[in-house]
This record gives sequence, C-alpha cells and structure tokens, in this order.
Amino acid sequence: MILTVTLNTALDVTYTVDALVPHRSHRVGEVIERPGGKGLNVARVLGALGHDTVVTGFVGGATGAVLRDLLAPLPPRDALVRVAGNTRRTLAITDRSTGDTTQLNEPGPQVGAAEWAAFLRTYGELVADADAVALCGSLPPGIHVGAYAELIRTARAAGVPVLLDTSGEPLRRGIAARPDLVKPNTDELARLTGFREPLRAARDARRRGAHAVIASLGPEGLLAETPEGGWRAAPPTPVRGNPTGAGDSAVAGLLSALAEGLDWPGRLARAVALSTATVLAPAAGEFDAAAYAELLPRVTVEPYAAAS
Ligand SMILES: O=P(O)(O)OC[C@@]1(O)O[C@H](CO)[C@@H](O)[C@@H]1O
Repeated sequence: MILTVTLNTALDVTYTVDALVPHRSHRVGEVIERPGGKGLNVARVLGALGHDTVVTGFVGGATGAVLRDLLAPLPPRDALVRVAGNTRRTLAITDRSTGDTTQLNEPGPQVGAAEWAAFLRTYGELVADADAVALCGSLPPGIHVGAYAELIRTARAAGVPVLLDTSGEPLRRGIAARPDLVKPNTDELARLTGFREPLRAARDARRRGAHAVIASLGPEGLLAETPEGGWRAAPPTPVRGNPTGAGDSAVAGLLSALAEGLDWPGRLARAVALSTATVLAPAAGEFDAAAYAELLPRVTVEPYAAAS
C-alpha cells in the first residue's frame, strides 16, 4: 500500500474563462470540482495506475464533506482525520485565449493540538502497513513548521521510504530529517539553497540531507541527482495546457515505479510521461491516458556524470 499525506487538503475548483483580465467581471464557461491538495492528486493518479493507495491528512466542515463525497467513488481509501475547521478551497482559473492558468489557494483551517495528536496516531498506524509514504503540500495554520521532519522520522524509524514535496521552511526542516526523496521545482530549490542553477542546487539539497533529489524543470522535464547517478529526463516536445497537478503526477510516477521495482531511468520516464499527460488534462489529479501511453516510450533519459 502507498500512503499519501495531505495535511492541507482542498476542494480544487477549476474555472475556464475566455480571457482573464484584472479589474473586469468574468463569465465562467466551465466549472470543475475535485478532491485536491497535492497528496490527494498523487493518490488519484496512483489509483488510476492500479496501486492500492490510502490518503490521510485533515478534512472538516461543509467543504470537507463535499471533498469526501467526491473522493468516495474513487480508488484511494479515505483515512482522513476530522478537524473542526472548514477545509479550504483552491481556485485555478484557466484563460482560453492564452492557455495560462492562475492559481489562488486559501490558507486552510486552523488545526489544534488535540487534532494534531489524533492525526499522529492515525499516521503511525498507517505507516506500519505502508510500502512508501508521500508527504505533500503546504501546512495548514496551527501545524508546526517542523511537522514534516517529525513525520519523516516516524517513517524512517519504521523502515518505510518517504518522499517529501513541499516548499519554504517546512522543506528546509524536512530535508534535514533525511527523506529518501524530495521533488522541488527550480524556484523552491533556489529558495532553499540560494543557487538558481538546478544541478548545483540539487547537489546542495543532497548535502543538506535528502538522499535523492528530483528537480522539476517545468515543461522541460526532470533532473535527478541520486546516489546511483544523475539523469535528465525530458518529454519529446514541451506541451501547453493546465500545469496544475503536473508535479503531483510526477510524484505518482516516481512512487508507482519505485513500488514496481523499476530503476531510476524507468521511474523518471514514467514521471515525465505522466506529468506531461496531466498538463493535457483539464484538472489536477488526472491525466490523458492515451497521451501517457504514447509519450512513455518517447521520453528521453540521459545520464550525466554524478557528483564525486
Ligand atoms: O497550497 P499547496 O498545498 O502548496 O498546494 C495546493 C494545490 O495548489 O496544489 C495542487 C496542485 O499541485 C492543487 O490541487 C492544490 O490545491
């Protein structure tokens, strides 16, 4: 079983408008609502790939009830922990004229000490049965900034591989707890390390404690810096579309391929094909299955000299 953790779950709302113009009123063409937050997107893609997946994190209030209803018919199993506050919404606005997407993320509900303690109990039980754990997304208000570091230590003590996908101070603290894998984008890596050049930044992130670093290069694919070697993986051509959730699909690709025993080039090829096929789908947590099958054999994975 693969466990994904989304401490700040969200009801993801996607609007499509003809053209997004600040200070103007807009008629929304299409409205899509999905159970979201990064770990839920990862789990939905893992479920679509046929992997047994459990989601945990916090859910609450009227928005949380809608999220749970939308999640119920999908493959991931729901082990979300209840909070008194209302689950947040996130809004992705896709502009048809440019193809660009603008993202607005609410902060999320306040989480109290008793709710955090209840979550830690659930997490401890789930980790004991997990083959891998993914810790994903921002922290809701009230959760301490070292929360991911704490969850990484629990997974490591249980001997379960753990992937961290977050940003800012939770990433900095999390990396110091020595996760097996981190998947920052180039901006997050630059904020963490001070280096804009992705290879230099990825090597620095490894020195800070991450066992392996998979840097997302946006439409250009992924850069991997691991103890087994370094690779660049790229789609045959960059695609345009809604990139929301593309990174989550890359995480699902890496974890599913790890669980199936694929080597690094196989993991990276799957991650790039899935994230590219997600850009072609209208909402996060979904991918264009035909595009994925067509892209997978055409992803290029090139090694480069590993750091000494
Ligand atoms: O605020 P966070 O937790 O960093 O990101 C939340 C979020 O924008 O990320 C996903 C796309 O990766 C969306 O489904 C989701 O709502």
